[in-house]
Amino acid sequence: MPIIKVQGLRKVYGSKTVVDDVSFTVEEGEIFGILGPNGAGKTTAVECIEGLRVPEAGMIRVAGLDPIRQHDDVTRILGVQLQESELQAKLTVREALRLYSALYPNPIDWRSLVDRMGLGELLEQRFGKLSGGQKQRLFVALSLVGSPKIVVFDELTTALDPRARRETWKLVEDIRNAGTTVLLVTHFMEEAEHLCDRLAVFDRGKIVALDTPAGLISRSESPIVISFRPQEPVADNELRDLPGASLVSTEGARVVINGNDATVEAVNSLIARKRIRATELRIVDATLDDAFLNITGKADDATHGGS
Ligand SMILES: Nc1ncnc2c1ncn2[C@@H]1O[C@H](COP(=O)(O)OP(=O)(O)OP(=O)(O)O)[C@@H](O)[C@H]1O
Repeated sequence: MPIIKVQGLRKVYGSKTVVDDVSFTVEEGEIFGILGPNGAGKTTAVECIEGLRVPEAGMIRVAGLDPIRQHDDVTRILGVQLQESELQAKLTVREALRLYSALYPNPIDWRSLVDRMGLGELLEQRFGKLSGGQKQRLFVALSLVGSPKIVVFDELTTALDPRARRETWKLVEDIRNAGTTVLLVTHFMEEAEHLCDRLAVFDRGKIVALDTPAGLISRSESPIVISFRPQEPVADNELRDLPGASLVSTEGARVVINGNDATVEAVNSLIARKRIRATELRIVDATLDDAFLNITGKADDATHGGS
């Protein structure tokens, strides 16, 4: 049985439907990602799962519980790190951990989280003096104090530098390896690709794709990125007309084409036929970034009456 089940979820603000007939399930022990552009409805959907918003339609179950009618029970098994969390600046790390422990009926010993989250040196440090990465480590620890079955991280690493982001990824993996299910809302493709077992791609309130990161990339019509540096300019239309070419761009003097196997063949024959002197020819697999543009681009086309 899935640990989270969402069926036909709809949330409306005023006249705007911000979550529109969304359905998905999360299995126990998964890192499940919710990915999408700004305003796509990711946070709203997650807040419905947490029981913080009342949906207009749909059914949600968290470990079999209804987040609205059984809100207190859901709170006991769900650890939440909110998107914009703040604590009083004068509170120390130790005080924050003690305070949060007191809020739960069966907290784990917060001292066990101190080493796990690398907070040992920071116990007497005041919240206001912590760096962005240190604050996030504390928020992760606070979300785990109640010994949750599921944790929800919303934009956990947005404010972090690349090193702190990677350290936080390691924490998320450790949390899952310890048996906790993770629901992760993120903007970062690399983060989603690295961490998530499965991903739901949100766009304008709807799920436009749901798969493993590798599945999303391979389902894309352009799973290959071809790039080269021509010694003389190549006409744009010659590149755009290549079979399977979906995105063509020039980055400085480098031509970049997203396409498929047929595109690779066509690029090779174009170079030979036109005697283009091309250096630094590279053929690499597309990333989730490319797949995302492809998927959400298609949703744009559909909305605007394209193919
Ligand atoms: N309380 C509210 N009242 C009215 N509109 C809201 C409210 N909360 C969110 N919205 C609107 O609902 C839409 C979806 O917002 P939501 O925060 O769920 O998106 P998101 O995908 O999480 O975006 P982001 O990545 O920017 O956090 C946005 O247009 C937002 O302005």
